[in-house]
Amino acid sequence: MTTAELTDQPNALSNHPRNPGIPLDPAMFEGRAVNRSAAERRAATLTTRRSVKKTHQAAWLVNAIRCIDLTTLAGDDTEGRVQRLCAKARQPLAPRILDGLGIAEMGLTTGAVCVYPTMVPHAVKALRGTNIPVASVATGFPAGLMPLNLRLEEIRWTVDQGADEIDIVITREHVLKRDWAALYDEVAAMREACGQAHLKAILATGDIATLRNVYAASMVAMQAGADFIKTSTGKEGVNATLPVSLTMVRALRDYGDATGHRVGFKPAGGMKSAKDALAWQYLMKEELGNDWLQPDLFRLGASSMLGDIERQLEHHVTGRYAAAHRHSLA
Ligand SMILES: O=C[C@H](O)COP(=O)(O)O
Repeated sequence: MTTAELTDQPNALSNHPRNPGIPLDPAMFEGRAVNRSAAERRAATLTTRRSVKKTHQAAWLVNAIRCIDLTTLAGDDTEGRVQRLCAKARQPLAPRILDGLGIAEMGLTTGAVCVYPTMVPHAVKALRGTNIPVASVATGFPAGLMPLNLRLEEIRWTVDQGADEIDIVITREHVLKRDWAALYDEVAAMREACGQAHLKAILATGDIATLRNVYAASMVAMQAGADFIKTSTGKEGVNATLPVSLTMVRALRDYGDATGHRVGFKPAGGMKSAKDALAWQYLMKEELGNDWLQPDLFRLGASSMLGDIERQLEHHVTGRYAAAHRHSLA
């Protein structure tokens, strides 16, 4: 991938048909073992073996920006912070870097902005006139331990405020008890409450013990109609990892092969470096191909990755690193 190839790419959600879901089908995942050490070995090759030419690396980093869900999910979030985040989403790189890369005309933005429900109206206002979707967490994020009717109401309220995408959390207990019907019904009801808004199902993989559970929960969420499956809230002890991501991506591929429906993937939580942005893109390219390097099927959920990407791109353009204070926050 080169920076020239990037200029034709769309920023907004594309129009490929949504995953409509299918009836619950445990035969697609029951008895399916996942070999952890094989997954770890395969994941390790993504960071050690693969190398991309320097000029191409810049394009991969720009592509990562197109796919970032630029996130703030903090207890002290304010309208002002959300406005600053949205300004960064609209213009993720300083003009001197865009010029240096030759992509000033590209209209580069992040994939979305992701906030808490009460911040949605601020984000909607700050992003007016752009194609940048507003994503919101909901359903009692991050633990989800609220009565289902309140979680569904939270989704409807948030969509009503203008959210385009809803990042829901699943009930981890359903997975730990392997109660797949309960998990399916919950996600299907959430999908219905989302209406036109896209649903990203956060599996909180750090809480669900085994890769076998990760595979099964991925499959159930997709069967229930999730538009995306997402690793983590950013609040678990262990968040996005490559072996877990590999397991989810394989589930996604198997679901696509069996049904013909395309589902997106969003690793999230704890990813902070340009190196992380590259590793997850290599995973997508090698396992699923170029379609999954587009923001309609791939997002990087991160609150503090863009700063390092900007630093690396500035280095690419100027040959030196700027002091951290020269880059705006995020
Ligand atoms: O969905 C996105 C995550 O909450 C972001 O997590 P992070 O703050 O560790 O980047």
